Amino acid sequence: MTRFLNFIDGEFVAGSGEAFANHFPTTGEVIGEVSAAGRADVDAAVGAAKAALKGPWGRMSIPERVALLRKLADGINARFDEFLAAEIRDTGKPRSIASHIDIPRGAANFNVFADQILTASTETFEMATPDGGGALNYALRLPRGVIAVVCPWNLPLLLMTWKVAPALACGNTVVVKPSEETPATATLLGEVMNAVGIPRGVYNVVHGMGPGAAGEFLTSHPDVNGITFTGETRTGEAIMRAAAGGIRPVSLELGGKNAGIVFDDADLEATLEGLGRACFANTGQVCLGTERLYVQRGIFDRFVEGLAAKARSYRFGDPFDPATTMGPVISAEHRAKVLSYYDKARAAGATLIAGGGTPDVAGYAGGYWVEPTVWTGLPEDAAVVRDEIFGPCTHVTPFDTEEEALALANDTPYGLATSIWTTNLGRAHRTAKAIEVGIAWVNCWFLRDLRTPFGGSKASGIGREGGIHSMEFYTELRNVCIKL
Ligand SMILES: NC(=O)C1=CN([C@@H]2O[C@H](COP(=O)(O)OP(=O)(O)OC[C@H]3O[C@@H](n4cnc5c(N)ncnc54)[C@H](O)[C@@H]3O)[C@@H](O)[C@H]2O)C=CC1
Ligand SMILES: O=C(O)/C=C/C=C(\O)C(=O)O
Repeated sequence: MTRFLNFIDGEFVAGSGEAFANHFPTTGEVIGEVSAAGRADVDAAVGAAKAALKGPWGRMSIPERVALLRKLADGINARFDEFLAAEIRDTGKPRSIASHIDIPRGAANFNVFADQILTASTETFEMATPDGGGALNYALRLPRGVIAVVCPWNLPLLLMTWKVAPALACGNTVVVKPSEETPATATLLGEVMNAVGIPRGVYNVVHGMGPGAAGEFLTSHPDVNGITFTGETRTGEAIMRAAAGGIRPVSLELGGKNAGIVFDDADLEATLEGLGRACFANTGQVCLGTERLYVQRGIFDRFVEGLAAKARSYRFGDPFDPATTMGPVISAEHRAKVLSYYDKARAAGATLIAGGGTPDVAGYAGGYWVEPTVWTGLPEDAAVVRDEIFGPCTHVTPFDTEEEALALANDTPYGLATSIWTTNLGRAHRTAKAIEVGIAWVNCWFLRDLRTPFGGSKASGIGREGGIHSMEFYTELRNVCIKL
């Protein structure tokens, strides 16, 4: 049984909080014990992070930090199989996903932000002064200080390093609070930090729950200078309230109820391939996933039939087996939530096209399985059409006109992402501009250039990360005005 310790000031330490079990979602078995950080441990982690700003890390030049970031990427790649196994055991996600997305992106994030900090510029302005002389203004890009990084469980290493890498590139120190469901890769990264020579206190990990525990102790800590969070919208609200004390900046990437829009001129095969992934990949546990589809009436029946075939094509089982294409959901609690929506769909009179229940997976009866599911026939105010479910399921509604599709897609408090499918260029531009989201994909889904602004509008978040936008969040700009 693995014991996951906190990582504070360069050392692995047991926390004073109550330890809790770590489950393998594929079997439901307890495979580890997580040592939770108490308030004193969080104080120690934040204290170490604060002290490290004044140590060798704080004095390092950008090229020296960049060299260390590249070593971190190499360090993850050198232990690729260990990271892969750790992520698979925590999440149950298939090897085919974790080895192509989670772990490579976990390493790549360090290289991407190493490149970014080398080219992150600031502005300068010359001005005239009343005495006939002049002055020169230029901005310094300085670290904010100690950054709290609060992470979810769906893409643990990928989303954690997406925040840690730019924070370190900009010269900050971090205290990471991984999801209580997925402690493994953040802990393992502590070993890599030590191995490549990241000074102690620069990267810290505290384990535990959110409210009244490590998450809240960290986000309300007065010595934390900025908070970055990915997760549920209600948690984002709680974190914003905590950040208000002391006026700390937040970057929040929150929930979504993303709409896909399919016009009748779309390439149907490519659309089904893309939206099949958008609906079901990672067992639907991707904030960018598509849980509402609006399909033009002329191709509605063919589309629904094709999507149902995609839903039925998944193979459940051992996540280490390369043939497995769908894993369980993260926990028994989350499965109960997803299945409660399957019940609500039934009660509301949905037409069930595929799935709708739990599969029998031979040899893995204790796993948290749910079937990929497609419904039609519900009104737009049905819970299944309005709420973020975060499962492998989607509801498909027909539409007639572009205006109608946009009105339906925009009728939600959320505004994270969309995936629009059409071969009409004018329509692609028009809909991408009119839909109220942070990320509009056209004829693709989850195609990621890490230099682009990434984040949500409306209740899906505040701020953008990625490329220069991460540099803006993780640095404080100071204007210097020199009288010449
Ligand atoms: N990427 C996303 O958009 C994600 C969305 N979700 C959605 O959220 C639902 C709940 O899943 P959870 O794991 O409970 O998400 P969550 O948003 O509650 O938890 C995410 C992280 O925030 C921490 N946290 C929770 N409450 C906190 C607080 N008051 N202060 C500081 N930290 C806090 C948690 O410990 C965890 O590390 C899911 O059913 C799903 O719908 C879940 C995971 C990722
Ligand atoms: O940065 C990415 O490429 C992926 C982001 C995915 C999420 O933020 C999520 O699912 O929560």
